[in-house]
Amino acid sequence: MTPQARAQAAIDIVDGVIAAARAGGAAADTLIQRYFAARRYAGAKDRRAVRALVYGAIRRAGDPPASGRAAMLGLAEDMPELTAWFDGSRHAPAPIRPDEPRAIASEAPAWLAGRLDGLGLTGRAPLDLRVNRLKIRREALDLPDAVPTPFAPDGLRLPQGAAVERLEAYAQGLFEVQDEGSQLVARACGAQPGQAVVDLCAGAGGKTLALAADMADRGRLLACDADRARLARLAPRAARAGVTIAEPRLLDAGREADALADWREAADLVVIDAPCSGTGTWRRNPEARWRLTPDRLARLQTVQARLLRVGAALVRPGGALAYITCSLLDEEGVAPIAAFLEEAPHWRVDGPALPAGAAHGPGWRLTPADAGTDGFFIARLRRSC
Ligand SMILES: C[S@@+](CC[C@H](N)C(=O)[O-])C[C@H]1O[C@@H](n2cnc3c(N)ncnc32)[C@H](O)[C@@H]1O
Repeated sequence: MTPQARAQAAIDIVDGVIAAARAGGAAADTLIQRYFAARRYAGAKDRRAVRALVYGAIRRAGDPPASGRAAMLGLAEDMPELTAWFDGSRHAPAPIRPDEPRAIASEAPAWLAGRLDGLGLTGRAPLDLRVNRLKIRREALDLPDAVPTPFAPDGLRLPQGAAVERLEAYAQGLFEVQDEGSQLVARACGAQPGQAVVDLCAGAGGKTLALAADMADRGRLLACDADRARLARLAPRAARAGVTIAEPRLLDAGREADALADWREAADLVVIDAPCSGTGTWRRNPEARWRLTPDRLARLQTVQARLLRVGAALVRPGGALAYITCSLLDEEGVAPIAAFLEEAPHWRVDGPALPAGAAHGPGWRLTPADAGTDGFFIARLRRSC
């Protein structure tokens, strides 16, 4: 493909990404794959170049641009060589007209203007692994180009794009792909060997497996989620990691307490890695900024408040609750915890202090800017005896 044809391809794909963001359709990665599946003539270099243009344009715009062309013209302000490719030649974008709309550069959508600036959410995220302490020590795992992460004791950082899931060490369960921030918040929950622990929003088990390693695979670890497909991915991951204590349980959203009646006041620790806007992961998933709306945020807050109540009812007297979100919006972190504490006099804030980031309201916050990790908020609460 010529550079001009690559620019036109990126325009077409970004048009699709904008439409999908509006309609709740497929993710940009999927759209890129589909585009090239129908164009087998494109080589690996073309795919890489088009992908870089698509993500460059998405990363630059906090709001969905008017069109793929406006997105690419916006990107051309940072990449002047792009302008020359709008030359109207065969497969090229049409020449640029004066007064054409260009996407405006911004870190966040206009309705969140100023709220998330300067937190480092538009950079590129590193590729981090968590070495599986149940099987090997970090020092003993020899992976090409890996360096220890600065804060998480089991973390390794690799060059972006390394195909780690093809390594034999992955098949042997010696590591999991997990952002350093996710490793740090999982550790800050304070799970101990032999405890009874509930991971209320386990998803595919990223933090469940980290909790199991902290528990030395001893005790009980109930892994719940309301999404059947996600939760189904836990069992093969646990088997690979040598985790035997994780017990999956599917919940019915809105009726979580019914399915958890046997765990009422029985857990030493409940972890709520709550569904959230994911603003802290925008580096990995920049198009998520185009999908978040005030309505969606309000719906998430309702679920977060309910899950806090559901989770708290499972904690034994003297036990702990860890509330985590990968959002940097206070209405998803500080606010639900403050509201919960106001209604629940028998609970108090109980740390944690992490080796990176900073105290934030009743909890702790990691941001890409201050910790180099994804953005997270964590609060740990303790129930009185
Ligand atoms: C932030 S993700 C969890 C990520 C996971 N803990 C990890 O470390 O990979 C939030 C999860 O909450 C789940 N969820 C949403 N509503 C729920 C509900 N009512 N009860 C339990 N889980 C729910 C979602 O399916 C999603 O997997």
